[in-house]
Amino acid sequence: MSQAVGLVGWRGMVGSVLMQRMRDENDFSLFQPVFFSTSNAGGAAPSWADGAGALQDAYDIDTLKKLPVILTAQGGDYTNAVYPKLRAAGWDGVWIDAASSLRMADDAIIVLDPVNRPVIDAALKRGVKNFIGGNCTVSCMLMGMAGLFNEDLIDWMSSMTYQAASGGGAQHMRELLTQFGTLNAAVRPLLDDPAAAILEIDRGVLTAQQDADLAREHFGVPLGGSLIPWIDKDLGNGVSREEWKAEAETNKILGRGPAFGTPATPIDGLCVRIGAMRCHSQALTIKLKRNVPLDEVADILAQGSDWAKVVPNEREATMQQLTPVAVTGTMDIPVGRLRKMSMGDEYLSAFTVGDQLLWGAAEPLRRMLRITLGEL
Ligand SMILES: NC(=O)C1=CN([C@@H]2O[C@H](COP(=O)(O)OP(=O)(O)OC[C@H]3O[C@@H](n4cnc5c(N)ncnc54)[C@H](OP(=O)(O)O)[C@@H]3O)[C@@H](O)[C@H]2O)C=CC1
Ligand SMILES: N[C@@H](CC(=O)OP(=O)(O)O)C(=O)O
Repeated sequence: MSQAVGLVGWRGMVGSVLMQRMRDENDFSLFQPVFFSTSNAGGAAPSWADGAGALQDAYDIDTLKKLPVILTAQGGDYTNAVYPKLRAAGWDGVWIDAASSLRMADDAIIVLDPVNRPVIDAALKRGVKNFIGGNCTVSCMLMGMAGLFNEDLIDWMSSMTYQAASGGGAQHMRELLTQFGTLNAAVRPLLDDPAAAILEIDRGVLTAQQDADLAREHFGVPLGGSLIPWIDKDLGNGVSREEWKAEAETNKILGRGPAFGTPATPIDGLCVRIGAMRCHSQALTIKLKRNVPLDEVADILAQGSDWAKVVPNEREATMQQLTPVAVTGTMDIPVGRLRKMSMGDEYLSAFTVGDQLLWGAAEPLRRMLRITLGEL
């Protein structure tokens, strides 16, 4: 009889992508799923899960306690409410989580096994039980840049992000599309008239964007036809929490920094929300530790992970392969715009794109579950 695994948050946006990947990879043949719900205990398990019992109450500590492994994509509020009670009740199982709540805890590992498998294996050996998925921007960046980090070639890095609406959640994606629809409708007759003046169309769009009735409950401001150069909380020192994660999480994932007795790699930049659907993109400025020829950089990146794909730094290849539309729904992490910058031979530019619901959220958790079950 295979091990039981509790699944919480399986019907949310991250959870749905996770369930699909697990079905695609036949992961459900490896364990007995027990599905939980915060809203519908006693309801039916998903129709595709043959033989799974009724939904269990995701707040019932006694039921959760019986499971050797729990995987949750329910969110940080759920983790904060349930996880401490579960441990306080003596639960000694493995907790695999998409939320950021426990990421920086001393007894938690941030999982991205194609990049930090040795860190994960060492943690499992010493009995660590908490394995948390990384921030989507950080995970997607590392999946692309793993080669240069592995070769210890990065002196410092600046990352300027272009983050999709999905990072905020399903409601944010809907709001973005609603905004686009409203803007289009506002100028539709003018768009249909080839003789209409473009500045009149532009004025019409701005009027609709500035209209207090434009849907903005989730983003707070218009995103359609605009951008928002702030993501997550204000840390009060000019840095957004999303920006802070870049250096903090990257170094923790790689097992670097004072906590590991090594210097941390400085990483900083600005995080910007744009009107893409579910792929995060980032423009990177990298100060290399030495002058590495560009063809060597490309080889190192291509070998860094099975999913990193180097895109030639040419117009057509870039336009076809290095965009959110090209990458959405795929496991590929293309890396392109590789060139030396005018500041000197040790300064490298790069641009990378990743599906923030796949490598940015679901995939590292799915793989950690397999590692826990001894199947990866
Ligand atoms: N969005 C992202 O890009 C990323 C998110 N994460 C983490 O994952 C967590 C979950 O995020 P996300 O998946 O976007 O959250 P969702 O809001 O899509 O889902 C969270 C929960 O909401 C409940 N829910 C209520 N109404 C619905 C509905 N109509 N459809 C589906 N679920 C519903 C479900 O719980 P129930 O079945 O119990 O009612 C579900 O598990 C985040 O809080 C974050 O911590 C991590 C990385 C990236
Ligand atoms: N903050 C990310 C999404 C996310 O959920 O991040 P985290 O898992 O670090 O809270 C974004 O908005 O794009």
